[in-house]
Amino acid sequence: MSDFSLSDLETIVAERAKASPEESWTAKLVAHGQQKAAKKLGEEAVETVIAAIRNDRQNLVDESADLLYHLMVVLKIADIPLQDVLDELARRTSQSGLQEKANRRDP
Ligand SMILES: N=c1c2ncn([C@@H]3O[C@H](COP(=O)(O)OP(=O)(O)OP(=O)(O)O)[C@@H](O)[C@H]3O)c2ncn1[C@@H]1O[C@H](COP(=O)(O)O)[C@@H](O)[C@H]1O
Repeated sequence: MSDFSLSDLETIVAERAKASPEESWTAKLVAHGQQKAAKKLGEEAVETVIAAIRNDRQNLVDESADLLYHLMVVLKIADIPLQDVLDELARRTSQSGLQEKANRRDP
C-alpha cells in the first residue's frame, strides 16, 4: 500500500499545469479551460456510477482514480485549494448527514 495522498496529487497537478500541453494531459486540460475540464469530470463521474452499479470492483477503483484526478484539475482551474474542501468536510463532522439534511432551509 502506498502512502500517496490527495495532497500529493494536488501538488503534481499544480506542477504539471505549468508544463506544455503537448507533453502533459493536465496542462492540456488547463489550457482548454474549465468547461472542458468540468465536462471530463462529469464523464468520469458517470463512468464511476456505472462501475458502482455493475458492482465491478476493479473498474470502480480505476474510475474513482480518474474522477479524483479530474476533480483536482477542476479545483486547480477554479483556484480552490484542496484544504478548503477538507475544511468544509471537517466542519460537517460536527453533525450527521441526516441532521444537516433536516436543518436545511430550502429557498
Ligand atoms: N492521475 C492522473 C490521471 N488519471 C487519468 N488521467 C488521464 O486522463 C485522460 C482521460 O482519459 P480518457 O480515456 O477519458 O481520455 P480521452 O478519451 O483520451 O479524452 P478525450 O481526448 O477523448 O477527451 C487520459 O489521458 C488519462 O491518462 C490522468 N492524467 C494524469 N494523472 C496524474 O497527473 C500526473 C501528470 O500527468 P501529465 O499532466 O499528463 O504529465 C500523472 O503522473 C498522474 O499522477
